[in-house]
Parts: sequence; structure tokens; C-alpha cells
Amino acid sequence: MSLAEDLAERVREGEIRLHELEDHTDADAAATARRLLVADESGADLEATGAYAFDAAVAEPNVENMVGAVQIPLGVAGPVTISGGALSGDRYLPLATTEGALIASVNRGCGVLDAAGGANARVTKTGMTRAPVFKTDGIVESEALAAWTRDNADRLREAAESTTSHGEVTDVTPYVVGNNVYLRFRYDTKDAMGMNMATIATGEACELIEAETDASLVALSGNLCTDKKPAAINAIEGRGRSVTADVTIPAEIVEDRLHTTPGAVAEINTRKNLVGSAKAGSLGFNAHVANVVAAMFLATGQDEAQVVEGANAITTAEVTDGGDLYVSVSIASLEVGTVGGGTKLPTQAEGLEILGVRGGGEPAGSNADALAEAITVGALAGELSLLAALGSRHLSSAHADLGR
Ligand SMILES: CC(C)(COP(=O)([O-])OP(=O)([O-])OC[C@H]1O[C@@H](n2cnc3c(N)ncnc32)[C@H](O)[C@@H]1OP(=O)([O-])[O-])[C@@H](O)C(=O)NCCC(=O)NCCSC(=O)C[C@@](C)(O)CC(=O)[O-]
Ligand SMILES: NC(=O)C1=CN([C@@H]2O[C@H](COP(=O)(O)OP(=O)(O)OC[C@H]3O[C@@H](n4cnc5c(N)ncnc54)[C@H](OP(=O)(O)O)[C@@H]3O)[C@@H](O)[C@H]2O)C=CC1
Repeated sequence: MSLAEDLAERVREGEIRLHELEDHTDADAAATARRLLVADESGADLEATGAYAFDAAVAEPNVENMVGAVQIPLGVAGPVTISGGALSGDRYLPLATTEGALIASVNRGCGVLDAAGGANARVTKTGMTRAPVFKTDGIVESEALAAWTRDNADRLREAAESTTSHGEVTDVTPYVVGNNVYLRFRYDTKDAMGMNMATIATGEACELIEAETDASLVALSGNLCTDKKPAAINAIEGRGRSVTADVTIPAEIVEDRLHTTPGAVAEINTRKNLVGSAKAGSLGFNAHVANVVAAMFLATGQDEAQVVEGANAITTAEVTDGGDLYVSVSIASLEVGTVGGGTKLPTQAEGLEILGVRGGGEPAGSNADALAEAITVGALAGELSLLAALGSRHLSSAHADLGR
């Protein structure tokens, strides 16, 4: 009997708990034992799941009860020329996806951006948020807590920043609803996406509030943050990075390479992305920004649940006075990091290396800004290509040819 079989047997007999296997062997053998158990009980063949290309120990901070890894095909679009505030030059964009035709589309968009001289990109606002909820005795105490927060901003900042050498509190805004007070802390988290950093720092500030006021903390996250849920506050106020990419494309390039006209792209954008989205009550006034955000998040080790916020994007398109096509994509809440979370995993770190943004930037925060700009330029390429495919009526044929 192999070590893994022996461990699997001990789990079956109740001697060891499934999540304690790493206490008895190394991380790879523990994953093997778990695979044996799951394969046995489900009848699934987990050979492919077990054929992963890194030491399981590397993933210990990222996953519990590990049995293996899911492999998602990785492709590249580009290279595309980016003139950003933090990222300048030609870059291949790494995209992990199972949607055929997506990378072809982004690739076509990148080619068009390049033919137009490249895309501009800028981060216009930065700040990861955490909003604990406090319970008070009523509006008199709620107002007093809001006032205390404003009067003690420096002490709150000092408490929060005592937990991190990188994070900086940039704002604490109180929101009052009856006997509930939500304090929306905003942090500059530099190159980290910052959710752990902001949560730990806010926890420290909450201890000060409870020690000094009558309010009691109900939950460290009161959903006004808002993390991993669709929310207007993120679309309006921003969360993570607010980023815009834009380009002006000469009319002949639109006609030659996208088989449509600037006027048709602008009209589709208005009727589909603006009016259609408004009628649907959507927060996303775009065509498929989530496609590029999700594929680049997977490729670079971002928290995939935050694609929800990454879809808070508005695409604009208009015909210029000279008859050319101006297109922009503004993502309000793109939550990205180049340190921490899944960014250290080997293939994800390579994804960051393709963009030249692995690890901490110099100055701190510049690598995460650069990643945000690259993703937004990818989204711009994708919007352009899909809007054009709708204009030339190529969407269904493209997916019939490439996506099945
Ligand atoms: C498929 C194309 C690009 C063909 O477009 P085309 O212009 O007919 O193709 P082409 O053969 O002339 O090639 C043009 C360029 O496309 C790229 N390209 C072309 N083929 C490939 C390939 N195999 N691999 C990589 N790149 C490819 C490549 O850049 C190429 O330039 P080249 O390098 O040859 O000079 C076009 O029809 C297209 O972009 N269609 C739109 C597809 C799309 O955007 N799908 C996105 C997903 S749809 C979805 O998920 C969301 C949705 C639709 O439900 C949201 C909504 O409601 O709107
Ligand atoms: N806790 C929660 O509620 C939630 C957690 N998550 C998870 O949180 C993780 C991401 O949290 P995050 O805080 O980004 O990452 P980590 O928890 O991995 O922490 C990253 C740390 O890296 C250090 N660091 C080193 N160099 C830099 C640099 N250049 N810029 C910024 N920080 C640097 C900082 O340490 P120091 O602070 O000491 O300076 C920072 O706190 C993901 O795994 C995500 O899935 C997601 C949603 C909610």
C-alpha cells in the first residue's frame, strides 16, 4: 500500500480528517490521498486533475483541501502599443479562456489599435474599500458616531496603518441608516489588490471605535464596501482602480480592418451599450468587458470573484469632426494586484511577467496601475472588435467558425 493509499484509508476510518492530511505528509501526497478518496466515492477519473505542474506546497496559502488543479487554456492577443500613465510600450496580453473566438476578437482589436498608433490609458482614481457596520441606540447616537469619526480621523488612520507597512488610509466616509452606521474606509493598497490588507487594518480601527464610543461592531464587512456583488456605489465612487483607455481610429482603418464604418459602430454603441443597458437596468454599459477582465484575471492570479466589479464599465463611441471613430472604455472598479493573493502561483506569475508587472513596482503601486491599464486596453480592443462584428453582422458566423 502506498503512503497516499494508507492516508486515504485512515481518513475513511475517521482517524484523520480530510483537511488535516497535510499534518501527516507533504502537500503533494496529501492531495494524492484526497484524489483517491474523491475518485473512489464519485467514480470520477481524476488523472488530469492530478497532473499539475507546480509543487502543491506553493498553493498552500491559496487553497484548502487541495486535490489538484484545473487547467484553462492560455492565449495571447497583440502585441499592442499602450501609452499609459504607468505602462508604456508594446505588450502581449495574456488571456485564459474557454470561449473560442474571444482571443481572435481581442487580437483583431489590438491590431486595429496599433494601426491607429496605439491606445492611451490612465488610472484616474485608486482605493480599496472596507465598510464595517456598527449598531447604535438610534439616530442621535448614529449622528454622534459619524461626528466622532470625522473628529478622530487621524487616530483612526494611525490605528489602521499600524497593521501594514504599505497601506494608507485615504478616506473614511460615514453612511447612516437609522441605528446602523457604515464607515466606508478607503485605502491606497499600492501593488496589492488589498482586500486582506484593508480588512485587517479596518479591524484594528474598529477596536478603537468600540473602545472610545458606545457603538458596537456588528460585522467587519457591512456590504457597503461592496465586495463581490453588483453595486452602484462601486460604479459611481470606484473601488480598486478606476481606469480609462481610449483611441481615435481613422475611418479607413475601421472600414478596411473591421468591415464597418465609424457611424455604424457609434450607433450600435448608443442603441446597445447605452440605451439597451439602461432599459435592462444594467450597471454595465458595455458589450463584453467582463470577457477580457475574467480572462486576464485568470491569467495573472487575480481574485476571480471580483470580475463582478470589473464589469462596471462604460463604453463610449462617437464619430469625430473629421469622420474618424473615437472609442473609450472606463472601468470604474477594477480590483487588481501584482503582489499577494494568487499572483505568486507559478503560471500566474508568468502571466504577470508577460506584461512586465510581476511583484512590487517602483514606486509602489505602479505595477498594479500598469496591470489595470493593460486590462483596460484589452477591454477596449474587445469592445471595438465585438461592436464591429455586430455592425458587419459577423458575430454568429465568427462563433460558428471559431467557437464550437
Ligand atoms: C472572429 C473575428 C476576429 C474575425 O474577423 P475578420 O475581420 O473576419 O477576420 P480576419 O481573418 O480578416 O482577421 C482579422 C484579424 O482578426 C484576428 N484573428 C482572426 N482570426 C484569428 C485567430 N484564429 N486567432 C487569432 N487572431 C485571429 C487577427 O488579428 C486578424 O488580423 P491578422 O493578424 O490576420 O492581420 C471577428 O468576426 C470577431 O471579432 N467577431 C466577434 C467575436 C467576439 O467578439 N466574441 C466575443 C465574445 S461574445 C460574448 O461572449 C458576449 C456577448 C456577445 O454575448 C455580449 C453581448 O451581448 O454583446
Ligand atoms: N479578507 C477578506 O475579506 C478578503 C480577502 N480576499 C483575498 O485577499 C487576498 C488579497 O489580499 P491582499 O491584501 O491584496 O494580499 P495579501 O493578503 O497577500 O497581502 C499582501 C501584502 O503584501 C505586502 N506587500 C509587499 N510589497 C507590496 C507592495 N509593493 N504593495 C503592496 N503591498 C505589498 C503588504 O504587506 P504589509 O501590509 O505588511 O505592508 C501586503 O499586505 C486574495 O487572496 C483575495 O482572494 C478577497 C476578498 C475578501
